[in-house]
Formats: sequence, structure tokens, C-alpha cells
Amino acid sequence: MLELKNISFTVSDEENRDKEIIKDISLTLEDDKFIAITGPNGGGKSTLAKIIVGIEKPTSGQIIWNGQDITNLSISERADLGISFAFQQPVRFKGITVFDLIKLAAGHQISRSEACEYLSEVGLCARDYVNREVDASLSGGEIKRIEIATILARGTKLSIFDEPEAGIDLWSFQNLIQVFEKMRSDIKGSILIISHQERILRIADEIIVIADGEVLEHEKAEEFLPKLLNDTESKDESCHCWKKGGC
Ligand SMILES: Nc1ncnc2c1ncn2[C@@H]1O[C@H](COP(=O)(O)OP(=O)(O)OP(=O)(O)O)[C@@H](O)[C@H]1O
Repeated sequence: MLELKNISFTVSDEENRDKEIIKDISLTLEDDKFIAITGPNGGGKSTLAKIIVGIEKPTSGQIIWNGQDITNLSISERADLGISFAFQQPVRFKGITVFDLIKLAAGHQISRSEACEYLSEVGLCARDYVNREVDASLSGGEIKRIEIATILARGTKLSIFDEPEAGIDLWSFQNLIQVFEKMRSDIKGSILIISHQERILRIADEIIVIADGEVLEHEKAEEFLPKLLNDTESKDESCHCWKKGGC
């Protein structure tokens, strides 16, 4: 179980004024859940994910993972405790092959054919990719799918994906949904996905809406989704109210 207790994150803007990006967020994420985080651009979703994995340090608050305070642990210590993160814009590693990367992610020796299975799961023709370098020659959609394959190989207790749909073509999107549905049925842990896609929200157990650095909603998907969809269908989407307490 992941508990965020009164997490705040403040940075200094260009004029040295404090800018509060995350405002006193408290959340409890139960085990074995598929949780989608959504909300307007710039609301603080990626920042919160980076705080959970240790890329950013909260200005205040505590992160508790399975009863252990991990607030001051490094990224790799949190990774060792079973937390994985797939970036919105995945990192490229010149000189490292796709096979090396999947092997590193798995954390133990795996065969080329096992690595190929992970690549096939994310819809890549494994033999075309397994020996390629994870460099700039890969397209945005290819590197995204390779990164998802590394998370599958890690098979950790908490897998966090930041907009996995970004750069994925319409034809591959259905395959991606199937990857997450399979992960959801196989998991012995939780999946946290930041997404703007209705089809991803539809397969979630819970939906969290973050706007302006605050949690606006945290509800079961079956209760929240009809309200959200009804709202966006009945109004011009640009008029959708993302403010706490209404507009
Ligand atoms: N280190 C930083 N310094 C200054 N501003 C930052 C920093 N990190 C994030 N921000 C700002 O904080 C806000 C929240 O950013 P964040 O990337 O978390 O939003 P998001 O909800 O993930 O948005 P999107 O849906 O567009 O990906 C944005 O206005 C962003 O510019």
C-alpha cells in the first residue's frame, strides 16, 4: 500500500517567488488496484509521480510504502523496493541494445527469447528490435513501447506509467489497452497510470483527478466516469470545470 501524507512541492520561479506545484496532497493507494490519474495539463500529475519514484523530493510530507517511510530514499532504493516508472518521454541509452535494457530491467539473466516475448506483448516484431540500440533512431512510439516492455520485465509491486499513450498510433492503441488489461489481470501489485485517454480510464478501478496541485476527486471509476463523460459531452470541453468546489 502506498500512502502520501500531506505532500507539498514548491519551486522558485524566474523572479525567485515560490510556486506551489503540489499542495498538501494526501492519498492512499491500496494494493492490487489499477488507478488512473487524470486532469488538466500542468495540474501536477507528472510531478506527483516523480515525487513517488524519488526523482523530485517533496518540500514537505511523507511517502509510506508498505509501512516503510521512503521519503528520503533514493530512486534506486525505491526501485529495489518494487517501484517502477515509465517516463512520459522515455530516456534513450546510446550503446545499449534493447535486449540489454530488458535484461537490466528484469534484474536477472533472461534469454533472448524471453526478452522477445515482452517485446511481442507490446506489439513490436521482436526480431526487428531486440538487437537495436536504444538510441535516437527509435521513433517516439517505438521507444514508448520498449519502455513498457521493460516495466513488464520488472514485474514490480507498483508500476507507474506517465501518459503511456503519448506517441502511440491509433492502430497500436488497442494493443496497448490489451497490454494493460493483461497486466491488470496478472498483477500482484498496483498499476498507476497518468492518462488523458477515456479508454484507459474505462479499465481503471479508481480515478484520481489532479488539478492545480490538488486532488479534486478520488472515486471508483464506475461511479466517477459517467459523471465525467456526461460533463464533457454536455459542454464544450474547454469549459469543463476543474476547480475545487466548482466554478
Ligand atoms: N522543476 C520545476 N520548476 C518549475 N516549474 C515546474 C517544475 N516542475 C513542474 N513545474 C510546473 O508545474 C506544473 C505541473 O507540471 P506537471 O508536469 O506535473 O503537470 P501535468 O499535470 O503532468 O501536465 P500534463 O498533463 O501537461 O503532462 C506545470 O505548470 C509545470 O510547468
